[in-house]
Amino acid sequence: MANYKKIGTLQVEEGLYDFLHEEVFVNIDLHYNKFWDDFSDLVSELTPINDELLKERDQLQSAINNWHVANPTFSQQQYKQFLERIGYLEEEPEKVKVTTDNVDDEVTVAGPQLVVPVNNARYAINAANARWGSLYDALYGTDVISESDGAEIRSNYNPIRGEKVVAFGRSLLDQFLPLEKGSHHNVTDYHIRGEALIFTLENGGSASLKDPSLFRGYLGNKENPTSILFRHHGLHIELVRDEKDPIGSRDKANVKDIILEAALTTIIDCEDSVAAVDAEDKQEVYRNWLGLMNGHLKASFKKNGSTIERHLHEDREYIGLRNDRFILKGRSLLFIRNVGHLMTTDAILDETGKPIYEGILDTVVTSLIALHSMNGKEKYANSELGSIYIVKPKMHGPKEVAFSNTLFNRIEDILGLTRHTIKIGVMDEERRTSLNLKACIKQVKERIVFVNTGFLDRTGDEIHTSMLAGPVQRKNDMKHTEWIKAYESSNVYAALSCGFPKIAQIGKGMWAAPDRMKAMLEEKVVHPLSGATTAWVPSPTAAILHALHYHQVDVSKVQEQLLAKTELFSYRDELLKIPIMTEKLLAKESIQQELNNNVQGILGYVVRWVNQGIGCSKVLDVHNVGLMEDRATLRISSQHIANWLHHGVCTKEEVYDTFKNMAKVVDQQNQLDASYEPMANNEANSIAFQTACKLVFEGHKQPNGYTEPILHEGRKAKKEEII
Ligand SMILES: CC(=O)SCCNC(=O)CCNC(=O)[C@H](O)C(C)(C)COP(=O)(O)OP(=O)(O)OC[C@H]1O[C@@H](n2cnc3c(N)ncnc32)[C@H](O)[C@@H]1OP(=O)(O)O
Ligand SMILES: O=CC(=O)O
Ligand SMILES: [Mg+2]
Repeated sequence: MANYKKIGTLQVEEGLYDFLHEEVFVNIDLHYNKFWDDFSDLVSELTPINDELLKERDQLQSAINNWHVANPTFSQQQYKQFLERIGYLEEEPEKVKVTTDNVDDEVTVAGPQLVVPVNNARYAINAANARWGSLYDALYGTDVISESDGAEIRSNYNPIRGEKVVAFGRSLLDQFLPLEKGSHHNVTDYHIRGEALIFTLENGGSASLKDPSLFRGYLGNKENPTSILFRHHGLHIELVRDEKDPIGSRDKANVKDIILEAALTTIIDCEDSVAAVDAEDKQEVYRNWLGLMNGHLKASFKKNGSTIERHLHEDREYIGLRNDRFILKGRSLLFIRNVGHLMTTDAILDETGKPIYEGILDTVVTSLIALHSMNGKEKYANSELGSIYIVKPKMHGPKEVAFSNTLFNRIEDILGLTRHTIKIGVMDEERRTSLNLKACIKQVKERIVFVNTGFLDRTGDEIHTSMLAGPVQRKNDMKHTEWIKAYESSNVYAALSCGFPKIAQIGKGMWAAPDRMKAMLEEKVVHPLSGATTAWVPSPTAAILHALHYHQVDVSKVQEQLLAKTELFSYRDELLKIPIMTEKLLAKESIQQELNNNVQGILGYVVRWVNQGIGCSKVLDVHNVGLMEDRATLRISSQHIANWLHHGVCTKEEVYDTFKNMAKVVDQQNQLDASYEPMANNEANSIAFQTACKLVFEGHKQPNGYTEPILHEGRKAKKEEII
């Protein structure tokens, strides 16, 4: 049982209260008595509005369910008219122009966006530091470089693989930083003459850059620079030279690495990659965010036999072309993703003794903590321009976005911040938001800094919303359906038509296969090609490799072309095409294969969530490919089976048997984890197993198909069992 401190009309869990008073209300210009009074008022005022918004979600969903039952013969036109009638489809505003100011450069330059669970300090610091990363390491350690012809990854350095890496790197330099004659493959030395960089070539000749303005600075001396800095498409590339280094000494120009500016922005996640179910967990979440904001976060861990102390990287200093010194930020610009409007938390109880909305708590506390990066007393400032960046997920339609805007306004008043200091990233990941996107943007046009296609949640919502329309397509076929193509395009078009270029990011979704980097390099270029200025990656290595796409594609040019041909037309009709299975009957084996795949993912993810409190995992699929699983991918898998069950594509017994069979597989996959508790043969007592089943068997009843309520219940029960 949690213990609470009464303060005003609120009751605050003691640990959280002490954390706020001892660690947060220090070094900031805010009196806590007034803060608590204001916070109590905020909760009283906004709770009923939040309640109403959730009620409206449920009402719309039941109206849609009833309509499908009453209209078994589907007419697209009637469906659309019905959605307009119930207010699900709102009138599209004519003209919306975003006017957000004090937006940091990292937001306006096109580049990768990394996401990391906030409660993993080791990863979170790594993510903040992933602004810069080694291209050679990213190539050497991944499948981008093939292991053929003696180039396999070994326990010690493989020089054949190393040569392939260097050759790959030099070919990239030829693409991004071409010489007026010759190739980077033949460069043996570098000198600086005046403001120009001169490349010595193998044949004894010399060359300069085709576009000399790309050369920006150096380190060392002009005759023998140890670092050479370029900027291309707004992103930096640094050649690092060292004749004594094992790699540098082998290289004909003593280049030991190519460092790329990679994760310009990082989303520190309190939401779908995190399992935080009570005040104790929320404290950990907020403490790490505090450490990132005041710059003091540290992590100590053992790796390859040695102890590593990880902390935030310093800024980087270079010599400019006129011998001036300049600094580049050493860390990514951090956004914080709060939870959505759905869940409540008993970390704080309101005047009636009820848990308050977690989304409200997150916005209040994460903004409060961000003051530590703005007080001028710490070594690092997250935003050079004094902005706070919050990502708000899972909002359904303009009214919910307007509610977030009200919440942000109220918090700015409580914290004494200028209006619109708190920026918002709007996840376009619920169907009602995609369909009314311009109206959503309008609600936050003075503070919006991104829209992002969270296609994973969006797929879950697609399935849940049309649960009664019929059996949906197989999960992997969903990627090729009409609605999803329309969704990806309409998101870019809506943002462009609202004036996003040079003000706000147009973002694309996660690459959810962290080990398939070759495939990512081949495929994820579609994001900048579509006019998006950023896209999510799961790891620093992926950020480095995805950065290459922003060198390949000049996104600002793509956006200009798209804008020139707009007539920005409406995609609503395509967006409303429900992804119903086209086959009349699927073969038994195909159904079983689909169930195996989904159930394996569900169990593999849920068992760590419930038993270990891990909110994001790499889980093997049926083809043994490690996939990033989080709550959004869980929403898809659980809703998918719930849908097939509802329409009799499979039976409850078949699904339950699949759960039992897959439990054995997942146990096997985790056998090296000493803290793992097997599920097979213990199904009835395994809270994890029961939670996973419940997500499916009670899936159609879950609010918008969300997994949070059942996951939280399971994790809380497990925590009690452990105590
Ligand atoms: C739909 C959505 O909402 S998507 C958003 C939510 N998803 C995410 O946030 C994904 C974040 N990514 C992750 O959590 C992880 O990459 C996983 C779980 C997918 C894979 O994790 P692992 O199996 O541990 O990765 P792997 O063993 O390949 O690599 C581990 C190394 O990479 C680093 N790493 C991996 N992911 C990240 C990350 N997101 N940020 C920073 N560092 C990371 C780790 O710090 C570790 O390096 P270290 O040993 O020097 O500390
Ligand atoms: O949050 C991202 C998503 O795809 O969902
Ligand atoms: Mg999401």
